[in-house]
Amino acid sequence: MASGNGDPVNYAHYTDRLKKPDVLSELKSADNKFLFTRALLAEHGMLPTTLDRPPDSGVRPVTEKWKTDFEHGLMLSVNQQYKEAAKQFSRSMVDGEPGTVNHSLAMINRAIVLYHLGQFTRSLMDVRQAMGSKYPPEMGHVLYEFAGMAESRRRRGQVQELQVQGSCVGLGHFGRFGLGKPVSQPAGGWQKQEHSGAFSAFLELKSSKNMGRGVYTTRDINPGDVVAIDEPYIYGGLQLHNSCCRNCLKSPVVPIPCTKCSLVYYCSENCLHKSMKDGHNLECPIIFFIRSLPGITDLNQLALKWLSKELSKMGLKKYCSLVDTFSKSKIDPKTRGFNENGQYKSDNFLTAYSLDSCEEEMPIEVLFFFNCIAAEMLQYLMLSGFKIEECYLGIVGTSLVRILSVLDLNARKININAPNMVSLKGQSLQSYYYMTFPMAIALYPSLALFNHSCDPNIERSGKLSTKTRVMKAIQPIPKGNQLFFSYGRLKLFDEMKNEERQEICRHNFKFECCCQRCIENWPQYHSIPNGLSAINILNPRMADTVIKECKRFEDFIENVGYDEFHRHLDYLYGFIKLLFTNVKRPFRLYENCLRIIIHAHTGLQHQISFR
Ligand SMILES: C[S@@+](CC[C@H](N)C(=O)[O-])C[C@H]1O[C@@H](n2cnc3c(N)ncnc32)[C@H](O)[C@@H]1O
Repeated sequence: MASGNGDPVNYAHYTDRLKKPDVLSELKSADNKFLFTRALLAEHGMLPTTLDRPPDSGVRPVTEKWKTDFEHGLMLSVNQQYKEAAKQFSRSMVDGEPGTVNHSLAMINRAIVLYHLGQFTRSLMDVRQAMGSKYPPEMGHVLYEFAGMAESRRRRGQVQELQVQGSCVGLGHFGRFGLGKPVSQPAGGWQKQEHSGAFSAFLELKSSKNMGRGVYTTRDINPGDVVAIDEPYIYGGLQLHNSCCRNCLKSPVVPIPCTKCSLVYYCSENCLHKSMKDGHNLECPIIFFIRSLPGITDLNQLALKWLSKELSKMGLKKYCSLVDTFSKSKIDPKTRGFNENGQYKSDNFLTAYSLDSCEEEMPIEVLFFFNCIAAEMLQYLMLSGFKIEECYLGIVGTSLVRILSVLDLNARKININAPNMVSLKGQSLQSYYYMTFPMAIALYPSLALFNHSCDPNIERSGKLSTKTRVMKAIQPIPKGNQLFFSYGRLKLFDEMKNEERQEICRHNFKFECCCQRCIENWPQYHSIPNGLSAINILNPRMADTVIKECKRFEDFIENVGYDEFHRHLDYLYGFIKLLFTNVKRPFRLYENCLRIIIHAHTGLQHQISFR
């Protein structure tokens, strides 16, 4: 089975050994389920008893001397005193024995300052050596990206300063992609949210039998209109790309490791201190152990980060009182997250906590699995010195199970664009082929209210790498209709057969998709008859105009390069609107126009095929 994120999970991890999950369904309250699971794990000696790390745990011993030299080097490089910084990193290379992580961290930082000094060949030598030594594997992609930059500079023989944004290097990848309209104003003004996001004022929540809550519009929406802006309530870098800042998700060239756990990184001292205050002090001693728990480690770590943040902010008693009151309340699911003035409070703990979690419909094996994870996590937390009185154990444990389930269903990956180092046209630096890969995982409380469709009418817009999600309409949405985005990868979705899409929704997202495309069994993209011969005009009076515009669109596809599409968004919005009202779907030119709009919104540069 897969989690809501699509990653495979062995939910039988505990069941195989304990064979008891069925008992859970006989227990009424969530507290009892958790306490039963915890007792069962204890009885079988499966609860952790110590925080001793195995001797070969790979965590580097940080000697005082190494730390002082290394931190001094970082400070010098932040102040752009690159020559001194290079010397300092050379010293800390000596302090950290060759072949150790310390040594390779110092080496890569020396490579960076050498790069700034224009000494690309020496810089590359350091990078290559770091690649061959114990550089943290989860940060390996940073090395490769950096090596590509150094290599291209060396070839060009240019000594140019990089654009430095604070302590982060901006490669300027994203600056090239303009958007159709500025995103500062949604059509119709904002429906105010407490400072973390905003919905358009003309959106409302309604329930339907087959999809539960969903977001509907109370007026016509045009393609290109901004419909919602959201910030994540909680987010964390993926372990695989651990080098992004734990606090702000920037990708620093000089990542500063947490000096206690050495397992998370920051872009600045500021972020390090902020993260400590936001709960890293609680997770720091146990994060190493949480990484070895079964399931999706990124989700487990995010759940711990979320719990640690709330416990640090509110303290145990207030936290327990809040989640306990929530679990006993009979509040209408449609109004959860809204205050008495009808504002959606997306930066509020209970809003995120009360998102759909499908706990009731969850297979008992999965529920048991989450209870086991929660029991192990809390045990680690208590071993680290965090006191949870017996009377609070059930409440905290149950809340952690809910957090895990909410994240499992609603957390989304944040992707970044990165240049694939293969040049498409000879050596031209302008012709890099852009790829997108996941870098972090985040929970967006407002976006979690939108349902899925395999024919979405809204889509994310703007830079992939920013945490802020700006959602724009990609098709006209008449008054009274529901807004949908695609939970899966769109390009693949419209190329799949009905059954394949259904299987993905069932398997990854745990629901039977009831969108129009599925219900009406639309053909796959490639089977939709091509071109004007297949046109089915709804309004005969418009036939001449539609045919003329379709021909113009065919010329547009022939003559405009895919990296130019974003400059023609207004034309594309107009064309899709014309087809929306006058042509029966599915119609190939409509689907093509939709594809172009999506790609122009997201700035993705991979080839779009129209054949
Ligand atoms: C992120 S939530 C969306 C909001 C949710 N409907 C609510 O009531 O809060 C995802 C859940 O909505 C439902 N859902 C979303 N899209 C659906 C679709 N196309 N068909 C059926 N159910 C859908 C499923 O229950 C899914 O687990």
